[in-house]
Amino acid sequence: MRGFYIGRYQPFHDGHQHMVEEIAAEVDELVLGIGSAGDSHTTRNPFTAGERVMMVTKAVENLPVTTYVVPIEDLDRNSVWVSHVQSMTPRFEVAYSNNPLVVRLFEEAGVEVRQSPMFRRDVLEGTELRERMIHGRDWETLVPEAVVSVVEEIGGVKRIRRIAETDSNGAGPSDQ
Ligand SMILES: Nc1ncnc2c1ncn2[C@@H]1O[C@H](COP(=O)(O)OP(=O)(O)OP(=O)(O)O)[C@@H](O)[C@H]1O
Ligand SMILES: NC(=O)c1ccc[n+]([C@@H]2O[C@H](COP(=O)(O)O)[C@@H](O)[C@H]2O)c1
Repeated sequence: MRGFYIGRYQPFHDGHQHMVEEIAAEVDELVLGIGSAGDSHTTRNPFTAGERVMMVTKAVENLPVTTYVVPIEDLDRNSVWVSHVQSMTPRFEVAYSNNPLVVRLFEEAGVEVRQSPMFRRDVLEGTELRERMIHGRDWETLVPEAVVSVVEEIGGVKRIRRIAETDSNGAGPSDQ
């Protein structure tokens, strides 16, 4: 059986890693969708699809299942989103998500969905991690080591801070 798990992964953190490890115990192969693939350089989506492909690929490289990492751009039409996802990915039988819209769309399309409890959600949340990067608080211990290396390689913290500064100077929203 092949499973599918999508997220924006801005950045990929230990909550995602925990989910992926649980999913790997239930499936033979795993497809990881990089959501909102066209978005980058904004407060909510600072990293490009390619940068997130690097984070995720390196973070899961020791998993005992074959993993495919596939960027997926957003569509204006929720009603055809599942078909769009299926057109971009290896065939899968079960989708994993805690996002209510994603759950609804897959269920309506007749795809089995599995949800699991959030893991240490007080700190393991993308929004919280991006805030920590901006304000110079510890974030490195909350993501896989591979993600720390990628963020360093791409100058990710500097980028996030610049975007935040631009926003706070009133130079226009960078998250549209
Ligand atoms: N700590 C966590 N434990 C388990 N699942 C999580 C955790 N954080 C996020 N997820 C789930 O992983 C998927 C992808 O999440 P996403 O990339 O939006 O991360 P996020 O941490 O919620 O980020 P953001 O705060 O940027 O929206 C979603 O189904 C989400 O519910
Ligand atoms: N119409 C659409 O394009 C559509 C619908 C549902 C989810 N998505 C995407 O799926 C991903 C879901 O991931 P999160 O659970 O991290 O929000 C996001 O990138 C979201 O934009 C897109």
